[in-house]
Amino acid sequence: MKRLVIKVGTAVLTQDGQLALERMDNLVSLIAKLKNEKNLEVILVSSGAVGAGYTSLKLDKKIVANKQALAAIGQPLLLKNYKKRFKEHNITCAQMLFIADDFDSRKRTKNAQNVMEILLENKILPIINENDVIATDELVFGDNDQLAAHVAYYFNADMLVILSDIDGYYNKNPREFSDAVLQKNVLEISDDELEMKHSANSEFATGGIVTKLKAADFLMKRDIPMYLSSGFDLTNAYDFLVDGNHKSGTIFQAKK
Ligand SMILES: Nc1ncnc2c1ncn2[C@@H]1O[C@H](COP(=O)(O)OP(=O)(O)O)[C@@H](O)[C@H]1O
Ligand SMILES: N[C@@H](CCC(=O)OP(=O)(O)O)C(=O)O
Repeated sequence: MKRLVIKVGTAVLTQDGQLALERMDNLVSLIAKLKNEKNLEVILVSSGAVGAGYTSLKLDKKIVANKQALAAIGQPLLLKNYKKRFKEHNITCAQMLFIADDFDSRKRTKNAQNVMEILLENKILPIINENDVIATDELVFGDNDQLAAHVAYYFNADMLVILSDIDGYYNKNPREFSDAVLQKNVLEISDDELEMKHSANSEFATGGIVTKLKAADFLMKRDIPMYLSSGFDLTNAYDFLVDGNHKSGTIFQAKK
């Protein structure tokens, strides 16, 4: 494995209306280890701009334009925090902002690919987010999981790692069912699983996991594995990514 995309969500990066800086520290240490010791190329897809903006200005988050304004305030705050921490590991950060449309344009994709190669050749850490100010749909659906899948595909990554508020994919929602079982390996995703969000009743409970399943499905069809693990406790991610031990967390990988 050479090139890895790591995606971290808002739930991991924020807590009680503040940035969860200890969790950010832990994430930064993991990425620094992967880059500096394992010699991997890492691309970070980070949510958290809206949450970071809200620490400075309490706008009503139910209004989409307010969320976009919060993202405009929060994105540089987020980057400031990453930059400070990565500097301690001698890692320089770069920022790249995309909307889904960008990957529909060959020219824009090619431009971004050229820049990405230059950054990675120079051992820079690209930090990617949606360009929330113009990405209305993405903001409403909170869909950085699929952005991360596109990033993994278009920038030729060997794997996407999603660090979430859940430690893997279960056979049913673990917040509702105490007997839910974590699935360590998923070889295929059914249409029913991908359709879950269309059921109004389950939208709230499963919305979060469905975007991850869609990201996994997109990548499985393109032969790129995805690993879903906890962003709160990085033990399983360390075991797998640093030591090569798949003790827990879910690997989505299509049958060959
Ligand atoms: N089968 C399932 N396996 C795991 N999580 C599930 C499942 N069904 C529903 N969920 C819910 O999806 C959530 C993960 O999505 P989300 O909160 O959006 O994560 P993030 O903020 O990391 O992007 C879990 O915390 C859980 O409440
Ligand atoms: N782009 C937005 C977040 C959108 C998002 O997808 O959040 P999440 O579902 O937690 O990954 C932001 O940076 O606040």
